[in-house]
Amino acid sequence: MIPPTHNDRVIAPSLLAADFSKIREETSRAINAGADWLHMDVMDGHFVDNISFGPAVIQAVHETNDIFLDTHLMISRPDHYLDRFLAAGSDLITVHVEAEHDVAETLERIRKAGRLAGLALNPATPIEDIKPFLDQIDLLLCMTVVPGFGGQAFMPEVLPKIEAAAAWREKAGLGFHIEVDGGIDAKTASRCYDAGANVMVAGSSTFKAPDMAAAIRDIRSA
Ligand SMILES: O=C(CO)[C@H](O)[C@H](O)COP(=O)(O)O
Ligand SMILES: [Fe+2]
Repeated sequence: MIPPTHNDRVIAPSLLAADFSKIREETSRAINAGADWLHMDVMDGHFVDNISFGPAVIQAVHETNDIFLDTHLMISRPDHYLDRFLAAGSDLITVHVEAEHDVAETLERIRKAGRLAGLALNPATPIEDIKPFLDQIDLLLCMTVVPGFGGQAFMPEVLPKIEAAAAWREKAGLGFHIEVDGGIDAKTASRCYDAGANVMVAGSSTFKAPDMAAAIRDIRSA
């Protein structure tokens, strides 16, 4: 498979919105519906006020199919747990700039392991905070909700940060993806594409849709 560039649209359903009593079937449902990546939300109950799942679930999904695993670590010490998420089979690991770690060092470790490195920022975090790391990332994740829970409303005030990041990317001749996560459906995706994002994480609007394939198609063509 040719890896996507930042000019390609990528749809990443979030497993957080799936039925956890049948993860294998839910993963297959997403793949058959046209998902490009599967977004894996890891929450530690400390960095965010919710607990989801850890490396064992990622490994189980990795061992049962080939889909690209986009792991979003909403945890306070990503450096401490990094090796376990690499061993579990994540293809891309995104860490938060607000977490307690040496950001440059964590990003370097992800790339050294031969995986893609992502850096996330919360809606309240100024975009300037990620500027020192731009040449070390394969993906920038602009959170479009306060992280912790699926099913929240999209925050349009994040759009100018996406525009700023896309402008910096252009000026520096870099190629990182810009991903958005939280409240994404066909309507909000359209605004994010216009701002310069290309990777759409969508939980509720895909897994909970009556027709998942149609939902993914609509987000792709928004
Ligand atoms: O990182 C996340 C929450 O912290 C999830 O990826 C996000 O909320 C997706 O869910 P939805 O599409 O339902 O908003
Ligand atoms: Fe996420």
